[in-house]
Amino acid sequence: MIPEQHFSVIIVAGGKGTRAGGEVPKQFQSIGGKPMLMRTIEAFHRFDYRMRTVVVLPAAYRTLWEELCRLHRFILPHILVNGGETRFHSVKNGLAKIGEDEIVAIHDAARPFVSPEVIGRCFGEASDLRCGVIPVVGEKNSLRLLNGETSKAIDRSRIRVVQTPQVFPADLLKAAYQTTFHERFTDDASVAEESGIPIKLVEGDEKNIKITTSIDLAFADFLYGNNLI
Ligand SMILES: Nc1ccn([C@@H]2O[C@H](COP(=O)(O)OP(=O)(O)OP(=O)(O)O)[C@@H](O)[C@H]2O)c(=O)n1
Ligand SMILES: C[C@](O)(CO)[C@H](O)COP(=O)(O)O
Repeated sequence: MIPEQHFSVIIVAGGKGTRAGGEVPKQFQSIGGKPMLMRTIEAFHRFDYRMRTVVVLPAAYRTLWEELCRLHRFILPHILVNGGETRFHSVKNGLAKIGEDEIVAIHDAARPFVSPEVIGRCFGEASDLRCGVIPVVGEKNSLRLLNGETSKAIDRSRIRVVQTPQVFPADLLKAAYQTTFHERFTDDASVAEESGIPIKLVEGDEKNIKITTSIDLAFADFLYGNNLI
């Protein structure tokens, strides 16, 4: 699918990476010799080089990012925006750079292995339907629902694990993000559906992992080092 000029992505890289640890937040740490955030930006550029890219960064790490870009001769165009207190606030800051008539994807910098196929499926559906489109995968583990001291097995065939990119007509998402922050807003679909925006699920990808812990970082580096991704 060849997207129109008004397709944009906001890559949220404004987090602290507390669970991953390390000297700098995980999005600046290397996977296969290159900072994770560069790999994530490249994934969208590979899908379509005309994609307008907004990158949300912690204000305190702008200089580091600029140094890394020089060091790695990274020249893919992107607009920098300062991050906020939570992912919700970072997305909201990014949306300020997006026009009402665009179709916008929100993507975690922490998901560098997103494929062109997954990106294409999300944009493809969102441009036709006035709704949000999000990629999901099934759950491989058995699941239990806690109830005080007890727990009960639940039917995993009815569960879907949510990934990014999450794609929306920008006018709808910008309006949804005018709401007050709540902790239940763990992704963009949860914000959007609060405003009554329907959410369509499309097939995600097992490889589109979110790098959250130091184990995930080591695993990602191993996958690159062994040509497994
Ligand atoms: N204030 C924040 C918090 C998170 N994010 C981004 O949202 C994505 C998903 O968040 P997560 O993986 O939880 O990252 P962190 O918040 O950095 O991790 P932690 O909770 O371990 O500190 C990441 O790309 C992260 O950089 C962001 O842009 N702004
Ligand atoms: C947006 C997300 O990646 C979808 O799975 C996820 O909700 C982010 O959660 P986190 O708690 O910020 O890691």
